[in-house]
Amino acid sequence: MLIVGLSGGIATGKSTVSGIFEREGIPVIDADRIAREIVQPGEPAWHAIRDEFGAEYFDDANGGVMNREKVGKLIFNDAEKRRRLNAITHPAVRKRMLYQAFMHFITGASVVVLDTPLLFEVGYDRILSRTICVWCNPDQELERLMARDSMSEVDAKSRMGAQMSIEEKKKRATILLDNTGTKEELETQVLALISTLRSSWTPTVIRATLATVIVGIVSLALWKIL
Ligand SMILES: Nc1ncnc2c1ncn2[C@@H]1O[C@H](COP(=O)(O)OP(=O)(O)OP(=O)(O)O)[C@@H](O)[C@H]1O
Repeated sequence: MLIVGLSGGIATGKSTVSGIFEREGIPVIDADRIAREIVQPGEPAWHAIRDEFGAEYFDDANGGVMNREKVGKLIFNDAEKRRRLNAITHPAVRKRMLYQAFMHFITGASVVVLDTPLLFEVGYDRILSRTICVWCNPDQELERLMARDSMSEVDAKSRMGAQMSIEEKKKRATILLDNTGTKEELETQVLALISTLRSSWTPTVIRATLATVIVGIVSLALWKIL
């Protein structure tokens, strides 16, 4: 199974791209979605964060939902608390990503997309042979981020400044998707990429099927002879 990493800058179009992959029947493992799932009330990470930081970071009147904004503020300027939170959440996210990848493998997926904003920061690009960086110009990134999240220019610039530079991500990626044009232009690139990924895997699937058939025939013949 081919696992293709998908990353980019904040609001450069990762979700737009992963939506096209999903619509075309290619499973997407969404690290952001998983990061929200593992802190749902009752999950092991939810208990661990509650024990570590206290009940005041949870809305008990609302089923104990974690107050992400409050936790975000707590760790923003405190590297040690951020490290402790990451030590709880990162292994839980990795475990669920691996589980989802395994399930896609046993259900016969040939290509799976791993959508994670921290692909390069965490170093997944060292273990994945194909990595996508979806990029646009910084002024477009700022404009799209402000429009989508109704965010002030100052806040949007501060979020953009906290990430690895898009130039560095472009250098490390093996596939670039240019999102400086329209969404339709982006879609054309993604569809072309999907057909390349599928065709590059078709020969492998055929070889694997042939090998299985040959092994089956040889085993049957040996069984009859012996
Ligand atoms: N080519 C485009 N032209 C105009 N708007 C776009 C284009 N591509 C994406 N957008 C819009 O920009 C915003 C950000 O896109 P998207 O949510 O896909 O980015 P993202 O990289 O997943 O964001 P995040 O980093 O926050 O997860 C969305 O509102 C989306 O509709």
